[in-house]
Order: sequence, then structure tokens, then C-alpha cells
Amino acid sequence: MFVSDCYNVNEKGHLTISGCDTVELAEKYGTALYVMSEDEIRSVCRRYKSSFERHYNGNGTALYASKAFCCKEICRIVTEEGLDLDVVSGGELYTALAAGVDAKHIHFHGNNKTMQELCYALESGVGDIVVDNLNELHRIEKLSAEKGVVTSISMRIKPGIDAHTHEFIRTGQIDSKFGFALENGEAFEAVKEAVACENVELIGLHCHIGSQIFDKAPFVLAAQVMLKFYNKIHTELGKTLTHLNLGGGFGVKYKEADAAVPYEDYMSDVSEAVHAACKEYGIQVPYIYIEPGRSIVCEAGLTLYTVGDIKTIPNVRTYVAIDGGMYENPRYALYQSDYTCLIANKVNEPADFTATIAGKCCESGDLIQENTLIQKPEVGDILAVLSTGAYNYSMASNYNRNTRPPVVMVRGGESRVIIKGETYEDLVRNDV
Ligand SMILES: Cc1ncc(COP(=O)(O)O)c(C=O)c1O
Ligand SMILES: N[C@@H](CCCC[NH3+])C(=O)O
Repeated sequence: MFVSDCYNVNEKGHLTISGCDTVELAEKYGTALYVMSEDEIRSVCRRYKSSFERHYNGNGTALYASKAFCCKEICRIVTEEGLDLDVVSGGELYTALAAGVDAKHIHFHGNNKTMQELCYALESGVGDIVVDNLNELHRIEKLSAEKGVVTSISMRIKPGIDAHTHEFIRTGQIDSKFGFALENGEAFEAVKEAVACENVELIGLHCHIGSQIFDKAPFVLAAQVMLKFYNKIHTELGKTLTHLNLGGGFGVKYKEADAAVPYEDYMSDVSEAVHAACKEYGIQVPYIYIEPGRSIVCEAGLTLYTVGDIKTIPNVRTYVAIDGGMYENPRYALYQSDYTCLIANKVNEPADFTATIAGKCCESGDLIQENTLIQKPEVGDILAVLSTGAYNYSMASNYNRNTRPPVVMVRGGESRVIIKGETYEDLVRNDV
């Protein structure tokens, strides 16, 4: 009935998450409210970890792409589960370090890291910096020389794979702002430069072909293309790399009908391709990284709202107005993304009411979902939107000077606040 096992219905007909009644959570913490299941997050981390044991004898690690949802507690949880972290800004790096994550397990990405961010990454001693372009390589080389250090880097490669997902979240094709292209020789020339640098040590290659991908084939293809290039560097430049990062992007369920592939299946198909290619080239299997973000936190999260108004426009549609909107979930406005919506206090009633869920921002496009089927709503009901754990809080804003809602973590029937809700005072904190 639901997109994930962490959701259920109790004897009152209320939606539960990790054993907590969502209606009680709404009463206790107020709405709008983000809720995340720690049980679910830990279970996904363990699935990735055991896949690495099984397919690579533990010779590899998943990095949690913290852009999906970044705060101190999630950094602690995923690192406790043995994952490394991918950060893409000084702010994400700061959060991870503040959470006590060992810098060696942090990998710094981004297509235009500022000088300040590069200095911060170098001074913190991050595991590696994933270099996006030659200007950045030159900056890292210069900074490292000035500091008298040798910096470990990987290079972001565009493998030329066009994965089928929304065009705004595809990244592996040639027309992408991220990384070095393979097909026109750009990547090989860049690798030659990196190998010649004295103050950087090229340890590996990185690719990421996009996000919310349901198909296994593009991941397998990406692994094959990347290993071919990895081997070319070995044979033509005499440089043996040690690490290969195959990126994230595994699709999750927003709707029950979404054909999400179990993560274990990606892991097994990709590892077969990796082992076959290494055998063909006669090289050692590199240390493999993958970089999932959405699949670790998305289905573990939901958002709760109170219905404040129901406006029926005859022969047009019915707007159900909630006390949230695009400021805390911009994904429908950005990508027309699907969500499962339901009335949390009447889950057992039939979902036969066609509603358009509208936020409270001054934008006609401030919608969470259009013409979706929910239980017949009444003012005061609690509306739940499922699978909001990824790219919701992390993409939230203060548009219209709305305050970002709190985030509550639930585990085995217990709840605790992991990010406090913002106050009006927070909104004017930096105003002068
Ligand atoms: C470089 C990189 N790594 C990892 C991710 C995480 O992707 P996802 O959240 O789809 O797993 C992204 C986002 O698409 C990314 O750009
Ligand atoms: N923010 C996007 C995905 C971008 C992934 C990061 N490269 C989403 O919500 O789907």
C-alpha cells in the first residue's frame, strides 16, 4: 500500500512511521513537519554495506551524497554505519566536520569550488578532491605547493551516457557542466596534466550519470566505459590508479507503481561488469565507491501538514491548502515530481477525492501535487506527503519569509528533534 516498509497504519486508522503515529507527531511538534525514519536510513546503509562485502569482498564503500539531506545527525548516522561522505560545498564540509566525521572519509565535489572552499578542504585533510576542470586542477596544484602538501585528487569524467531521467537532473552526457568529456579527448589530456603535477596525486576517476534512474543498463555501461579509460591511463601513461567512483543516482519510489530496482541488483550487475572488465584488461579491481544520496534518505522521510482550506472551483479543480509549500518542498515546482499524498488521520478511507495540494507562497505554481487522489479532506486534517526525505529540507528556502520546519527523527516508536524549526528571530539574524 505504501512506498516503503517504514510506513504502516495503526488501529486508529492513522499513518505511522517507524512505529510513531503521525497524527500524534503533528500534535506534539506542530506542522509543517519533516519526519525521518532512522530505522529505514540505517537499513538502507546496511544493504549497501553488505553488497560491498558480497560483491567486492569489502574492497569498496558507499559515500552518502550529503546534498540529499545534510545536517549533523545524518552525518553521524551514516558514518556510524560505515559510509563515507560526499560534500559539494564548504557548508556541507563544515557540517560533516562539526558532526565529528573524520576528514579522511570526506570527499569534496563541485563544479566550481571557490578558493576559500579549496583552502578549507586542503586544511581539513579531506580524503580526496574530485577535480572538475583544469582551472581547478591548477588552483589545487598551486595551493598544495604553497602549503607544502601533496593532495589526493580524483577526476570527474563525463562518460557520455544519456540516462533516462528528467533533463535537469541528468549529468553524464557531453552537454553537462560537470567534469571532463571522454569522447573528444579532453579527459585524457587533463589526466596527463594531473599526472605531471608535483603536488597532486591522482588516485582515481569519478563519474555520475544522473539521478532517479530506474534502469540498471546505464550504470553497467558507465562502469565499462570508466574501466576502459582507467586501463588506458595504465597502459598509455604507465600510471596505475587505485580508486573508481561510479556515482549515485539509484531510483526510489515516490508512487507505489514506481518500478524501483532493488539496490542489491544494481550492485550485483555493476560488480559483474567491473570484474569482467578488470579480468579482460588484466588489472587489479580498483577500490570502488558509489555515491547514493536519494536512495539513502528519500523513502525514509515524509512531511506532515494541516489542511487549512479547501477551495473547489466548479468544473475546474479543488485546491487543498496546506501550511507548507514550495519553500519547504520545491520539487513539484521544479520538476513536476510525483508524490504519494494521503490524509494521515483517515488512511483506511477510500482515496477517491481528486485534489491539488497548494502551498502558502505567493505563486500560482506553488503546488506540491496536482490532481492527486486522496481521502476526502476536511479542514484540520493532517495531510502526509511520502518520500520527502531527499532534496526537500536540503532545497528549502525562506521564500516569503516562511520559516523552515523542524526535522524529527523517529526510531522504534520514539521521536526526537534533529533540526529545530526556524523562528522569526532566525529570519532577521543577518539583517542589518
Ligand atoms: C556527483 C554526484 N554524486 C552523487 C549524487 C547523488 O545522486 P542521488 O541522490 O540520485 O543518489 C549526485 C546528484 O545527482 C551528484 O551530482
Ligand atoms: N535535487 C534534485 C536532484 C539533483 C541531484 C544532485 N545532483 C532532485 O530533487 O531530484
